Order: sequence, then C-alpha cells, then structure tokens
Amino acid sequence: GLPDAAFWWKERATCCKVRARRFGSQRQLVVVEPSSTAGVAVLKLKNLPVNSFSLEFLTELIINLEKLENDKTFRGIIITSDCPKAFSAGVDLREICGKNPAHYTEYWKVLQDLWLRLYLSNLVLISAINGPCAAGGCLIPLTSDYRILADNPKCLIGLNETRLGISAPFWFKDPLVNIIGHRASEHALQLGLLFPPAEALQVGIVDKVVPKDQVQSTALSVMTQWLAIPDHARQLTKNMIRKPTADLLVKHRDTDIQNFVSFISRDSIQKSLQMYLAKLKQNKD
Ligand SMILES: CC/C=C\C/C=C\C/C=C\CCC/C=C/C(=O)SCCNC(=O)CCNC(=O)[C@H](O)C(C)(C)COP(=O)(O)OP(=O)(O)OC[C@H]1O[C@@H](n2cnc3c(N)ncnc32)[C@H](O)[C@@H]1OP(=O)(O)O
Repeated sequence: GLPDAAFWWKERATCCKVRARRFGSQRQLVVVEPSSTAGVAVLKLKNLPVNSFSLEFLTELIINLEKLENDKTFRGIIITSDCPKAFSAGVDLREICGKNPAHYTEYWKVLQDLWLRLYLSNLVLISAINGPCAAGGCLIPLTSDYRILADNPKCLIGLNETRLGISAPFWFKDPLVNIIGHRASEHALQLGLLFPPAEALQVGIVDKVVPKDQVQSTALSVMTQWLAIPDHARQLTKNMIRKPTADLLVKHRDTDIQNFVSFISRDSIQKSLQMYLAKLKQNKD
C-alpha cells in the first residue's frame, strides 16, 4: 500500500542528519528560545540577509523542528525572523540556478521534507511574519495554524513565482486554496501577487495585522487561546483536516521531483531565473 507521511518522515530525517554533518557549519542559522509562556518555543530564522532557503538552512530548520516535535515539553512554536530585511525571500535562487540534476533532486526533496514536517506537525504553529515573505518563504506561514503580519508597507506576502517565469508547485498552491479559496488563489497565483498588509488581511492569507513591535506579543496571546484546547482533540482534528492535502504530496513526491528537475533544467527557465537574480542585485535600497 501507499506509505504514509510518518513513514516518509522517518526515512528523510536520517538523510537530514547525514547532510547536516556534511555542512558542519559554525553559523547558527536557526535559533530556538523558550518563550515566557510555558510549553512555547520561539524559533528564529537567521540566515542573513533575507532567510532564503539554502540547502544548509533548510537542513538546520528541519532538524530543529524535529527536535521540538519530539520534545514533550513543547506544545507550540512561534516562527519568526531574526533578519531585519525579511521574514523569508523563499527559495535561494543560487540553489536552483546553474547546478546539476542531482543537486536539484536533493534540493527539492528537502523542500518537500520541510513542507511535510510543518504541515503535519502536532504542535501549534504560529507564524509571526515581521518582514517581507515571498514565494517559497510562504511555505512556513501557509503550513502554520495561524499567521500574524507586521503592519508595514514593506511586509509584502504572496506566491509571486509567475513573476520569475516559474510556477508554484501544487503543494504550495493547495494550502493557499485551503486558506483563501479557489477564485482568490487563481487570481493571486496567476498574477504572482504580493499583498501589502491590509490586502493580505482582506484576502485572508494572514489572520491578523498588527504594528511590527506587537507581532511577537500578539503571537503569544493567540498561542494561549490555541493551547486552551486539549492537545489530543486539536491534533486529531488538525490531522483530519490536513491529511488529504498532505497525502497528495506523499503519493506524488517522486513525480513532482522529476517534473521539477526537468522544468528547472530548461535553458529558458534558467535564463529567466538568472535575469531575476541580476535584477534583484541591481535594485538595491
Ligand atoms: C509545468 C510545471 C511543472 C512542474 C512544476 C514543478 C515545479 C515548479 C518549478 C519551480 C518552482 C520553484 C519555486 C520557487 C520558489 C521561490 O521561492 S523563488 C524565490 C522568490 N523570491 C523572491 O522573489 C524574493 C526576492 N527578494 C526580494 O524581493 C528582496 O530581496 C526582499 C524584499 C526579500 C528584501 O529586499 P531588500 O531589503 O532590498 O534586500 P535585497 O533585495 O538587496 O537582498 C539582499 C541580498 O539577498 C539576495 N537575495 C534576495 N532574495 C534572494 C533569493 N530568493 N535567492 C537568492 N538571493 C536572494 C539579493 O540578491 C541581495 O544579494 P546581494 O546583492 O547583497 O549579494
């Protein structure tokens, strides 16, 4: 029969630890701190300058999430950024530009791992989005249980892949559809919309917009409401609601990797990504 997500996760967690040993980095790209509320950890993304998803960062993130998931003292995680410029700029374009198919395969598998780890987490996940959040960066908020965005015009959020000449994979699209609905997703995805805070709230891609200096405290008070519900009841309900969406990725993982690798290896796609990266480097503040 079809292996379930838990089976996949066990196998992939081992790969992650092996990869982490390979990086052997001195830099700490993810910082986990206990919060003032018992049972709640604050996980800070710290891959300067913009928390783009390098393979190393993804690996460290997954290992930290796995540790928290297995530590019975924790019931919830607030995920936020420790980089002043961004919550996350999404996929690190240097990982999907100018590399070989083996690299693209490994990279995509790890991104899928992160999605499954977050989407099927038994913990309450709250995203405290204190900076811009683009494309793959939305993977964290979209798999969280609740999203709080800083009220700042720079804090744009959305799946802008089409603007890079690429398409968001179905497992980015599915949670978006589950959150904001079919028509709004069709619009947002095709146009690659990045929503400023008021519009983000209106379309429902975030649940709350608050001044930047209140993002963390609001996340803690929302967390308290969620933790008032007995874990077992909440977890069963979360799993019931999310399993059909998660099973689609578990079932189609290999095909999705093949599609990604052949798509990203095309010369035309490589050209548009390189142009986008060059444009980013020109448009500096
Ligand atoms: C038919 C289909 C079949 C199959 C489909 C299967 C799969 C689909 C195929 C592909 C799917 C790929 C999915 C990809 C998802 C992504 O996430 S792509 C990345 C999208 N991200 C963005 O568009 C955000 C880009 N960044 C910004 O807009 C800004 O940097 C910022 C708003 C986050 C911050 O702005 P500033 O404060 O002005 O800072 P800078 O712009 O100067 O950035 C600092 C530094 O960082 C570099 N950088 C920024 N983002 C990235 C990135 N994503 N990757 C790599 N590097 C990045 C930027 O160039 C600067 O570098 P330096 O110039 O300082 O060296």
